[in-house]
Amino acid sequence: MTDIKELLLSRIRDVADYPEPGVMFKDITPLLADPAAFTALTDALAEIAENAGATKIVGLEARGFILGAPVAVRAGLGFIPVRKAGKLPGATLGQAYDLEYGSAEIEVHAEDLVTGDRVLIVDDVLATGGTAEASVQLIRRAGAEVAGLAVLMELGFLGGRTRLEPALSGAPLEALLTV
Ligand SMILES: O=P(O)(O)OC[C@H]1O[C@H](OP(=O)(O)OP(=O)(O)O)[C@H](O)[C@@H]1O
Ligand SMILES: Nc1ncnc2[nH]cnc12
Repeated sequence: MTDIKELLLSRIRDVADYPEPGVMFKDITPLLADPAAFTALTDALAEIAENAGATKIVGLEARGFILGAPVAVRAGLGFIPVRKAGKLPGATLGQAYDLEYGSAEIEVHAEDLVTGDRVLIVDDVLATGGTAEASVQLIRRAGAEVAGLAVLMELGFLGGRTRLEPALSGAPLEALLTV
């Protein structure tokens, strides 16, 4: 494993049975509290954005905001928040989905994404892929193109990649770590 991967992995805390029995929660707060690790993560995700030819970064509430916003600044791109339903004041597009521990609906301001945009989606964890799949659908419905999906960590045993790859239609799915 490379130095950066070891650094990132060492700053992710496993919390058993959170938020419900049977879930091994990947807590990124130790990583966020370490400026060297947070900077290395931001730089690695910004490089993915540049390689993908992205013109905008979409971050998925809430942890995708913490990672996506500095990536957008680092890459010199605009940041578009995809929020849980009911939080955005303007005209929205919405998409319902299921995740490892429940179900939810996400929304984006319809005017924030237009035809010609190439969007990199940024999040912390890819688990079942439900959140990411819903965001791909939202971005496409807005008329934009998905340039790729970049996550800190993929939980391979939950099959998110298999679920997402058809939806991504060849756009890259980059996970810095896979467990
Ligand atoms: O691949 P999936 O099964 O969809 O799960 C992954 C999603 O779950 C977590 O978000 P959560 O909805 O718990 O929200 P949070 O970021 O507000 O904690 C995580 O940050 C991803 O967005
Ligand atoms: N096991 C997990 N840890 C952290 N975030 C998650 N989102 C979905 N599953 C998760």
